[in-house]
Amino acid sequence: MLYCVRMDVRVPHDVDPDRFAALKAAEKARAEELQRAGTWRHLWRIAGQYANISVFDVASHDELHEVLSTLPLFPFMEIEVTPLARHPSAID
Ligand SMILES: O=C(O)CC1=CCC(=O)O1
Repeated sequence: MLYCVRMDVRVPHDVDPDRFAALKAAEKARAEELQRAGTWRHLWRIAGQYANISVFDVASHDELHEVLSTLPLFPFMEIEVTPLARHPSAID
């Protein structure tokens, strides 16, 4: 099942910069791992915003929730999920 996921990163003003840098590095490593596994199919920056549009390929809502809620930056993100269905005019 495919899901379009928008993640907006909200950095608290009082966050320790070293802690946030470590979380970003951990997020990058996890994102790369999930991309290599084929779970995180697309990862695009929304131009001009600290936000991304991603496509996840998972078996269920529960698996998506598990993947998203264990991301290192999850506590600092607002997340919007859109389930994707096949368009009848899609040729691939
Ligand atoms: O920077 C972001 O949009 C949040 C994020 C997702 C994967 C990653 O490495 O950073």
